[in-house]
Amino acid sequence: MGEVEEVSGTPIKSSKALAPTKVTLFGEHAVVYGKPALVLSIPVYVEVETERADEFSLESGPVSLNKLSLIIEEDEVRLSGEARGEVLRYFSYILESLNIIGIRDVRIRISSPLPVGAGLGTSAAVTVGTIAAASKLNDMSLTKEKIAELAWEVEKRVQGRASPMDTSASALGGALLIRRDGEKWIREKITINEVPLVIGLFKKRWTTGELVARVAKRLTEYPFLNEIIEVIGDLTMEALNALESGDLAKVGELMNVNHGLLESLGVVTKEIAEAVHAVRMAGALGAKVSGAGGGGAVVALGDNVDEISAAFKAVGAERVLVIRRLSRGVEVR
Ligand SMILES: Nc1ncnc2c1ncn2[C@@H]1O[C@H](COP(=O)(O)OP(=O)(O)OP(=O)(O)O)[C@@H](O)[C@H]1O
Ligand SMILES: C[C@@](O)(CCO)CC(=O)[O-]
Ligand SMILES: [Mg+2]
Repeated sequence: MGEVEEVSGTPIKSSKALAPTKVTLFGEHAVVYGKPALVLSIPVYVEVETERADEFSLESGPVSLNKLSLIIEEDEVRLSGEARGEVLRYFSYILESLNIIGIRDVRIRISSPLPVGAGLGTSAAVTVGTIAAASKLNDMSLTKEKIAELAWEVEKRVQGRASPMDTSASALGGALLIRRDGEKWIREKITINEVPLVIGLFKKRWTTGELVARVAKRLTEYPFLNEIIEVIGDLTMEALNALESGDLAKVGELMNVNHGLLESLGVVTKEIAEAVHAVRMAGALGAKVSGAGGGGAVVALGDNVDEISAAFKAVGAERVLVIRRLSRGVEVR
């Protein structure tokens, strides 16, 4: 009789995930209250590398993450160190989520082409990328849906309340309609023709958590403003029809209306308002803030890329991105 051989593969030493960011065409903030939103996953990737290690460590180019230490007490994971508060909060919850799936000591290295906080779902991309890379390192094959779900839990805990929009876009890719049907969230992949987009980046002055709280406060103070939330949902569905039938002029017009409503919710800064008007004057079919606001990204719809880019730069955009295609969601190597 032959020996029973135990066959085990060589453990993986390191893994890498490329997690895309997103641009919100319609419906941010209202989506937190279950209304429909339209989000595009864009091929601007946060790269997360994980490596087996004896202890936890985290490096990220643009942020100072010195002298971090990981504290695990009765399954509660905390990080202490010198990094900016919110970065620590994200990673404490990311680590808690990794701890639940049995991952502890890991070296994490992040490189991002975007500023920390950009209105383009950098928080979701960092979270999705870290969970995807670390799970691969531990030879776990999580589905993209599971990665999206774990990452959404992290966003909810950091922001106080959060929709699954950004984490779904980063994990699943493509163009998504996100909406709630009763208690159930629906993530519907939609097929759209090419939409010519130009994005201007400005400094994001508040975190998404602060902006979501600001909107919640306004809605409590003035409950009739809930109608704005309803209207954003309605215009998102109208915009979906326009997108599917290729009526870009109508899409642009609805982007402008959506921007006005976000302004009335108190999330648009003077710098962003000026940028939106500048690109409209330069011939964009429509323009609005993308993401939580408080600075961040302005998305403009239009083929006249040179004029729109010049208008963004003239009003002080730190960067201009031209988007021609969508991403296919998180990739692990
Ligand atoms: N390069 C990075 N390294 C480490 N953490 C990052 C990096 N980029 C983003 N983050 C995390 O994301 C947080 C910023 O998230 P925030 O939600 O405010 O911006 P955003 O996701 O780009 O915008 P929005 O939510 O409006 O789309 C940071 O505080 C940090 O925790
Ligand atoms: C403002 C918001 O709608 C989008 C942030 O990108 C928050 C969320 O959906 O969790
Ligand atoms: Mg975010």
